[in-house]
Amino acid sequence: MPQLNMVQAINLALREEMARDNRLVVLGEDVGRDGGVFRVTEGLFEQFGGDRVMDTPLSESAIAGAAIGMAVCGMRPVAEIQFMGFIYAAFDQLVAHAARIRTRSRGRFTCPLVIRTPYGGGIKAPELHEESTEALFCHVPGLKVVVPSGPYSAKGLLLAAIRDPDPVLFLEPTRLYRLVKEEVPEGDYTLPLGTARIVRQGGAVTVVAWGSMLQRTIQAVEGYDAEVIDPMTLAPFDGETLLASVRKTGRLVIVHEAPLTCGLGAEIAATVAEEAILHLRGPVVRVAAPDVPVPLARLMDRYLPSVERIQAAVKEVLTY
Ligand SMILES: Cc1ncc(C[n+]2csc(CCOP(=O)(O)OP(=O)(O)O)c2C)c(N)n1
Repeated sequence: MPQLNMVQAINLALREEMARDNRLVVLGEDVGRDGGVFRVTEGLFEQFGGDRVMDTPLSESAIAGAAIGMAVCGMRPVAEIQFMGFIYAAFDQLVAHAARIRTRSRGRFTCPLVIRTPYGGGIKAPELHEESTEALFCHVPGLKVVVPSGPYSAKGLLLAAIRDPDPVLFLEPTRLYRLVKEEVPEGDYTLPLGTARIVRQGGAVTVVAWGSMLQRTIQAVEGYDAEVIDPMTLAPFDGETLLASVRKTGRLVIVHEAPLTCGLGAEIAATVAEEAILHLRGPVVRVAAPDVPVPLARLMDRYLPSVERIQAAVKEVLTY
């Protein structure tokens, strides 16, 4: 089984699925001859040609709008938005159209669209290149939001996202793109959307983290009796796996690199307050970025939750 990084795993998923399903097309800024800004689509243009791998104008709204039209008409578009910080120009298309085509048409039309975009901080790029605004999209009924945390999950989740009949926002943690290699099988496998993964079993505290925060969390809990959950799909969120764990451990820490206020951690904490508060030994603790715009590189280490901050939160809840 080949050892691949996340860029290679996503590329493999696209390549295999394009060969399997000729409805699949890829579009975005420089995804063709250049192979995309992070080279995720490298080689696809050469293999499948310009009718299936399309360079677009620099217009995120047009990319999303064209992809929605293709999806509604029976194609399987996978659109790349170059960085999550540029997705806001496509927000109207995703919220006002993609998310509600199924309900608007009372189920006569669906929108099997995937929007892929690099997201998250830690790559020392300027503003708008390190955003983590997943909660904006989790708030929109009709959109699914998926975040892989390594090469293996990236391939399996992307294949599931492409085959899903509804629109999926696929957030690729930029910091992980080339950081780790894992065994990634060639050929078909999918990981179900809406199902979390227990990455590490434990009995004293539940820690939820996704994307590039997962790796830091695993480092932070070393030596502690902590259960670590990787939701993999943020919307719809797998509440069952979370609640079962919290009912067992009685403690919860949520880690995300998005700002604290109205981040997904607030929703997770509210779910636990509603469904499992009597199992909690003490307050839920969130470890998140401060409520400021993503800073430039020099301050990034202070902005992103560090291993030390995550560990301090775990120690704190263990005192309850
Ligand atoms: C709205 C938006 N989308 C994407 C980007 C990322 N981006 C930066 S430079 C660039 C290519 C621009 O190409 P072109 O307009 O031909 O200018 P050139 O680089 O050739 O000067 C892209 C896509 C951006 N800065 N803003």
